[in-house]
Amino acid sequence: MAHIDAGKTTTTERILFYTGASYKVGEVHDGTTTTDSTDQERERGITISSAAVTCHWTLDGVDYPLTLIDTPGHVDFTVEVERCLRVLDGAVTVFDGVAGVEPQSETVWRQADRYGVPRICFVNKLDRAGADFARCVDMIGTRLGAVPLVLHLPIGAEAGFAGVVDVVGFRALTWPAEAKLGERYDTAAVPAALVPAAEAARARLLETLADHDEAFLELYLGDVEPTEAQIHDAVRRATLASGRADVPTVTPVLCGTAFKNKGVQPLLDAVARYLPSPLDRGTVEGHAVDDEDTVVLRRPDDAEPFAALAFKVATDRHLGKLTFLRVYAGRIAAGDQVRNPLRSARERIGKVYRMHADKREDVASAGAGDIVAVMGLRSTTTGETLCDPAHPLVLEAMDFPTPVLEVAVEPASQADQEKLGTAIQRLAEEDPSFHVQTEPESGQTILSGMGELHLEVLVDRMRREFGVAANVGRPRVAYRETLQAAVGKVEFVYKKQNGGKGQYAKVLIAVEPLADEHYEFVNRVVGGRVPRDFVPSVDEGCQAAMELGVLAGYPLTGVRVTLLDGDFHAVDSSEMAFRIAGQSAFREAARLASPVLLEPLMLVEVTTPETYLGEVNGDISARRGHVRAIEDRPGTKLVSAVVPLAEMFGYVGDLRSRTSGRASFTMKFDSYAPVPRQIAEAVVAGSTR
Ligand SMILES: Nc1nc2c(ncn2[C@@H]2O[C@H](COP(=O)(O)OP(=O)(O)OP(=O)(O)O)[C@@H](O)[C@H]2O)c(=O)[nH]1
Repeated sequence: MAHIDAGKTTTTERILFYTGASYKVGEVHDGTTTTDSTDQERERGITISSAAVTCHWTLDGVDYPLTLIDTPGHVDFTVEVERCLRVLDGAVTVFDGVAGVEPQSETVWRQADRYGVPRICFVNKLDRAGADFARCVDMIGTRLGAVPLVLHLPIGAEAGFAGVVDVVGFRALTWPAEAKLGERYDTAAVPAALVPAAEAARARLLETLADHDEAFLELYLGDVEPTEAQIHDAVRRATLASGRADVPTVTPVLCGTAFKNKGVQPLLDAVARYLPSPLDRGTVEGHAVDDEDTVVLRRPDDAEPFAALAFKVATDRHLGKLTFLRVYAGRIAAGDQVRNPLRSARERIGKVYRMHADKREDVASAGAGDIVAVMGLRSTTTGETLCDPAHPLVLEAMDFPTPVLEVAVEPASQADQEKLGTAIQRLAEEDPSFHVQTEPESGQTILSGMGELHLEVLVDRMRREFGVAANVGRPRVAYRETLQAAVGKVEFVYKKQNGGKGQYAKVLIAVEPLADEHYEFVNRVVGGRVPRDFVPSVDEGCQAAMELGVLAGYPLTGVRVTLLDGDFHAVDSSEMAFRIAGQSAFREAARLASPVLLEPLMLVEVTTPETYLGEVNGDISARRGHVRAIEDRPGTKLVSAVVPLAEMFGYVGDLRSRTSGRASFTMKFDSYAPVPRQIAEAVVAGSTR
C-alpha cells in the first residue's frame, strides 16, 4: 500500500520475478506489468483493481507461501485499499524516498490501523536525485506516529546507490552491475566509512526493541550480546503486537530501489520473518445472523465450520465472474454448497483457483488462511460473508465511503439501455463504491462515485467492455438532502375505487433527523391496525421516497421514521397500497421537516513553497474554504483546508498558474454540510432532476 506512484507495482513485479512466479520483469511505463492487467491500468499506468497473486519465498530452508495484493494508490480508489486491508494479515508500505510520507500514505496507514494490520516500511526510489532515507524515517515517526525499527541503511546515494547495510546481521548487501535484474547480491563486511553510522543504528534498534518488548529487555540488560536470531524474534514480536489503534505501531524500515532492482530480496526475507501468518492473526470474530450482539468466533483451522469473506469480484475474459475469497476457517471444495447469510442465499462453489502471476491453478479445495478465487457464485458481492449453511455467521462488514461526484448517462438507443443495465449490474458487483440512481422524470441514469478519475474509469469500462453507446454529462457534485426538524404526525390515506377491486391503506408516521447518515424505521403500531405483512411495504415506500429527495431530487439521508398507526381494509389493502401510502406520507412529512441541501466538503492538502502561501490561502477562502492548519515541511509549507467540492472544479490548473507549477495538492472526502442558502437556491433552481 502507498501513495500514488511510490512504486508498489514496480516492487510487486520484482517480488514476482524473484519468487519465480514470473519469468520476466514487467515495467509500468512499458505497460507490461503482471498485476496491472486491465487495458485501463496499463494505459494509465496506475493500479485500479488489486490483483491477488500467490507465490513462494524460501528463507533459511523454509517455504513461505505468500499471497500478494497490489493496491491502488490514487485516492479515488481508497475503497479498493480498504477491502484489501480488511482481509490481509500484513502489509508493506512503500514510500517514495524523495517525497517521504505523502498524504495518501497517511490515509492508508490509518486504514491499516483500523483493521489492525501489522506492517513493514520500504523506502523506495533511493536512486532518485534528492532521495533522503533519514528524512523519510523521521517522517514515519512524526507524520504517522509510528516507531520505526531501522533495519537497513543505504550504501551510496542517488545514482551511486549500491545496496544496503543490514543492521541486524552487520553486513553489507550490494547488487553487482552484471546482475542486470538484480537476481543476486553480494554479502561483505560493512564498509569502514559506514561502520560508525551502522553501529549507532544498531544501538538505537536494540534500545527501541528493549522499550517495546519485555522479553528482549531482559536480554538487552544482560551481559551477552543478543544473537541475530534473538533480534529477529524481537522485531517480529514487536511488529505483531502493534497494528492496533491503542498502541504505537512498531514497524521495521527497509530501503532500496525497486526500479534499479536493489533491496527487494531482503524485503521478502522481512515479510517472511516479521509479518504474521493466518495462525498468528488468530481467531476471527463475527456475529450471529439474526442478532448483531451475539459474537461468533472461528479459529483459523480447517476443522472449524467454513467462514470466508468475499473481498473482490472480477470479470475474467475467459471464465466470467470470479469471486476472491479470504478463507478464515474451514475448508471448501469445488461443488460445495455454502450460504450467504446477508442474502439468505445458497451458493454453489463451481471451481476453486489459486491465482499466480500469469496463470491460474485449478485446486481441489482451499482451507483456513487461503486467498483464492472461486467460480460459480451468483449473488455474492464485495464485502459479503460466505459460511457453512449449518453454522451461519456474519463477519464484520467493511465501511464504504460516500460517493461525492456524479455523472448523468443517457444511452443512445433502447439496445444500449439494456447493455447499460447489464454493465451497471456487473460493475456494481465488483465495486461497491459507486451508486446508481434512475431519474424518473428524465429517464437518465445517474452514476455517482468517489471522484473524477473513478467515474471516468467506470464510464470507459462501460463503453469498452460492455459496448454501451451513451451520452455522458459533465461530472457534478452529488448533493444530498436531510431534515432539520422533527415532525410528529403525518397521516396519509391511499384510496382508489375504479370498478373491481379497490385499493386502501392508511398510515400515520413521524419523522426526525438522525445525527449520522443512516436510516431507521421503527414500528410502533399496536393492535394490528397495520397488519404485520404490510409493515415492510411502508418501510419500502419511505425508502423509495428518500431516494428521490424532496428539494432538488437528491437522495435524502439521516432520518428515523416511526410508523405510529394506520388502518386497512380486509379486501382492498395490499402491499402496493401500503407502499404508496408510505411513500406519500414520507414525502409530505419531509417537506414539513425543514429539508436542507447538503454538499460534500473535501479535505484539501496543498504543498507549496512559502512564497505562494498567501496566494494559496486567499484562493482557498475565495472557494468558500477554511484553512485548518499550516505545517512546516522541509523547504515547503503544507496547508490543510476544508473546501466544498463544488468549488474545486478546475483547481488543478488554477493552482498551477498561481504558483508557477510549484505547488501540488491532494483531496479526499471530509464530511457533508448544509449548503449556504443562496447557493442552495441556485442548485435547486438549476437541478434537472
Ligand atoms: N527512479 C525510480 N523510479 C521508480 C522506482 N520505483 C518505481 N519507479 C517509477 O515510478 C513510477 C510509478 O511506479 P509504480 O510502480 O507504478 O507506482 P505505484 O505505487 O504502483 O502507483 P499506483 O499503482 O498508480 O498507485 C513508474 O514510472 C516507475 O517506473 C525506483 O525505485 N526508482
